[in-house]
Amino acid sequence: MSTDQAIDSEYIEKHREELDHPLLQLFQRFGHGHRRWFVVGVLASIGSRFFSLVPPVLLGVAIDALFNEEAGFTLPYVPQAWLPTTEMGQFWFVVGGMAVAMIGQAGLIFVRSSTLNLFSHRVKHEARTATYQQMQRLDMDFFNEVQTGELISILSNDVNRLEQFLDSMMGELIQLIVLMLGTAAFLVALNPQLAAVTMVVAPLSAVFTYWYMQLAEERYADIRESVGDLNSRLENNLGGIQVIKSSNTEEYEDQRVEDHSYRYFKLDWLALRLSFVYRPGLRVLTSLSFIATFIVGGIWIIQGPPGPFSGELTAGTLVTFLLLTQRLVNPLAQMGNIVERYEDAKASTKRILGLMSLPVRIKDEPDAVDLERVEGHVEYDDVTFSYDGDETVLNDVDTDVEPGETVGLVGPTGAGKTTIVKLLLRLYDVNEGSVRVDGHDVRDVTLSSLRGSMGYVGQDNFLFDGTIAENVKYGQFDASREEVIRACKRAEAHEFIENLPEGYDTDIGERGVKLSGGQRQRVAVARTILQHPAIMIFDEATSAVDTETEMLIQRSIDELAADRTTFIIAHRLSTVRDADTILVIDDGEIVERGTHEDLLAGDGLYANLWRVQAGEIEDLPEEFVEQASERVAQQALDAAEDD
Ligand SMILES: Nc1ncnc2c1ncn2[C@@H]1O[C@H](COP(=O)(O)OP(=O)(O)OP(=O)(O)O)[C@@H](O)[C@H]1O
Repeated sequence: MSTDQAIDSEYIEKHREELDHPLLQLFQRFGHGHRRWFVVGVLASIGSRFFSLVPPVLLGVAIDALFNEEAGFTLPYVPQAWLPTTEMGQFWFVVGGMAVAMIGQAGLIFVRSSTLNLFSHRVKHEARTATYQQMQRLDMDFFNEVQTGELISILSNDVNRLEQFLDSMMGELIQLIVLMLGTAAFLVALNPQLAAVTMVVAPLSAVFTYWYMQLAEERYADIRESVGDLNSRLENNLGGIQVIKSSNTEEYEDQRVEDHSYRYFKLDWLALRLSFVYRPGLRVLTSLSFIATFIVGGIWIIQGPPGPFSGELTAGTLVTFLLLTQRLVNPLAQMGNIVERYEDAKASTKRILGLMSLPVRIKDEPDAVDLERVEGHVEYDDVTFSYDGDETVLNDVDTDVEPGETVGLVGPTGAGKTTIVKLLLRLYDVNEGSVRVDGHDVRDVTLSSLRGSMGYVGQDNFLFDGTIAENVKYGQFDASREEVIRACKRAEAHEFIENLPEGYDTDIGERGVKLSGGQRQRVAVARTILQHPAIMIFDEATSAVDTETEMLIQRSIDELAADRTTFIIAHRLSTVRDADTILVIDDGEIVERGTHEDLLAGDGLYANLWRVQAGEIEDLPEEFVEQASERVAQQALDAAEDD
């Protein structure tokens, strides 16, 4: 599949469907280093099953040779010279043989369980961590497309499904295969003709199982997808609980969750119904095998060999046959369960591997160099960009920012201001042109050195569950308490932190919910200060706070901007008034540039925006008002389309 194609839901789905032999790929990828445990487990399985077959065979021989005295004392695959010749010797040989087989079986079951479980737990652990690591590196396109709930569903539900299969079912599957092959070998050695009768149902069972697997595969893929959808819905609703309450939409959301849950129930039920046919069907087939063996064997003993059969059949051999056949019935009926879990695990593995093998486009080039001692010279050279390959979001953006310069980015909403800085952070790659830092194209330097040289403070900054100090230190884990305090003082955050019950050690709750928006913002600024970035980016950093807090944050921004390259995106033009250069962006293009005074004198878009904010609405030209209302109408349309 082409790696230039946009990573949208369709691409991800197709990519997933094209995966061949997912479980085999999974083992090759994650099981390789632990193969020895797998091999020991399989050998122990074979051994334990072999031992389990010994008692019925010995019992049959004892009935014929010792109790009925109908046949000689012989054992399949054992040289006659090794067997005792006296009756009591043979009796104790049978007793001893059964005891050894039973103890041996117990020991090997222990070895089998420990090794196969060790193998499966290691595979599961590696699959989970590797999936997370890959997920973290995927391009932003992917996160725009896939919902968080869906990703959590892969990391937890799908990995757990895999665990269920690996833990129990894989061991049982191996045992079942060993049991069937071992039993078949014994039966053929005892009486090949009767063995043919017993095993005539094997091909029928295989066809029946194949039919089931074909139908089940699709159903399990749908089930796993519906679990992902349900999780996304739940995650969305929990995240938006405040909006749901304040919009009074509980009933609407009840219904949406119920719909998703019902879809999951229906798909699950469809798959179950199929297994309700398969499981008893398999049991009927294996019971038929038992009955056929009993009828043919019974007639053979009472009236001599029926129809095409020839030779002798003793009661002991028939008992062994029936015991071994009976032993196959339960495990074979269990096959239904195994196949079900297998299909389920296959669907989960496809989702895990589908994600693992998605291409990562934003990554270090093989010859990427580290950006060192960054001065902060930033150039946009005729940059054109679109998110999904369709609509151009930035068109011919061209600017040169000297080290230490402060640049304000202003313009109507949706004009492309944030996109400009996203390209600098290389969250996306340009379609045309280039973005350079200190003369290096951002695509030619390592991502860690590029992003490490920049500090980003957005409108709503994510804080992690933990203390204030931990949050400020995030990314600079070795910083001392003094450094943390110094950064907080510069971010105008020290005073409010000191007033909290436990100061810097106050727990701020999930996403920092125990702090106000302005407080969270100042903690985020402190975190960025501690990183000593050469380039700072403030993206609407003061838009969500009151005027007093804005003034405080503004003071810290001004101080930080004094000795480094700084980009400030702002709707409130007073925030960028003192910037060295202001770039006015409209519809993806730089339409004006200059200082505040230059732009006012130019009497263009900036001057009109300034008048709006100064409340001089009557002085606005008619053309500007018309464009503004068109933009607002377009936004409403876009929002409606998104819904
Ligand atoms: N991840 C995305 N995928 C697709 N389109 C996007 C994405 N992010 C933004 N856009 C679109 O790109 C355009 C520019 O968005 P951008 O966020 O850069 O504007 P902005 O000037 O920063 O707006 P605002 O002032 O409202 O923050 C908008 O039309 C927006 O809908």
